Amino acid sequence: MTQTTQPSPLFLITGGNRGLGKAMATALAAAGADIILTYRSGATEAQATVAHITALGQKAAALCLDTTAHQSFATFTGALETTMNALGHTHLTGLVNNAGFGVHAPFATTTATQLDDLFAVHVKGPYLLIQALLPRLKDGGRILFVSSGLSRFTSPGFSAYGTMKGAVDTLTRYVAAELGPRGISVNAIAPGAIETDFGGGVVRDNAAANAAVAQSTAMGRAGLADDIGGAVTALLMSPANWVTAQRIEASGGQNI
Ligand SMILES: NC(=O)c1ccc[n+]([C@@H]2O[C@H](COP(=O)([O-])OP(=O)(O)OC[C@H]3O[C@@H](n4cnc5c(N)ncnc54)[C@H](O)[C@@H]3O)[C@@H](O)[C@H]2O)c1
Ligand SMILES: O=C(O)[C@H](O)[C@@H](O)[C@H](O)[C@H](O)CO
Repeated sequence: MTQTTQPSPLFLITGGNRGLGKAMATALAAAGADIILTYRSGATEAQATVAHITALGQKAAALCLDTTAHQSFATFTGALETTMNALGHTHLTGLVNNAGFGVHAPFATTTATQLDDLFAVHVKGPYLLIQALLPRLKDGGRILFVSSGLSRFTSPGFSAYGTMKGAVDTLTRYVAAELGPRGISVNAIAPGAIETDFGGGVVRDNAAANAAVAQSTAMGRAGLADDIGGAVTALLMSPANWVTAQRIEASGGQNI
């Protein structure tokens, strides 16, 4: 009897050089996926992640991309196609829209520029990037947005950021509705407060903020990047794609 080996799935993860994106990339690779990650300026971190994934026995590459620079998406998709072919792939199995940053400022003093910048990275960039990648995404594939606990509960100072993540939840349902006929499932993972560089490391490096999160979380601690890597792997490596249009919270039970 001849044995046929299934080709590895291929995922594109934006902002995969550090933090949650890096944890998702390494967890997916450990579960048998090939990875193309994007970075904006962290080329050295990105190459270290690529080397780590290669050592796990999977194929990986890193490409530079500012996910807010939509004028560059046509050039990016050309470079992506060349990279996919070099890794032995013709299509992406999935895309994870992870790149992003937060703004912590009172509602009364949040500026128009801060609103524009948050909209660009959390909503407009992913919206147009998915459009650009539609021909390269395989039927039956996956799209994952990254939402936040802050689209369910409020925390003063996050009015602009939390509102953008609320828009991400809505966009998730619309993209799911329109790509469903191609068998593509579209969901949003919503992490609670996680110890990464996010916000200058506010959850990781600020003992008072960290203790406040732990106290308000069922699991009794702040989240770690690997908690999200595991949740994303469970979702994206499952053979079933019937879960779609969902906001799936991975917060350890924060503010429940
Ligand atoms: N850390 C948390 O507590 C937390 C909680 C919920 C959701 N999130 C979300 O998770 C995602 C990842 O955050 P993180 O905690 O890993 O933060 P991080 O700051 O460690 O990493 C963010 C990544 O996004 C990239 N990025 C930011 N702006 C970009 C742009 N314009 N173009 C390309 N890349 C860009 C950065 O280069 C970096 O690689 C974000 O969408 C964030 O909103 C984080
Ligand atoms: O949920 C998010 O998207 C944010 O990263 C928050 O987790 C904040 O970092 C935290 O609330 C600060 O205390």
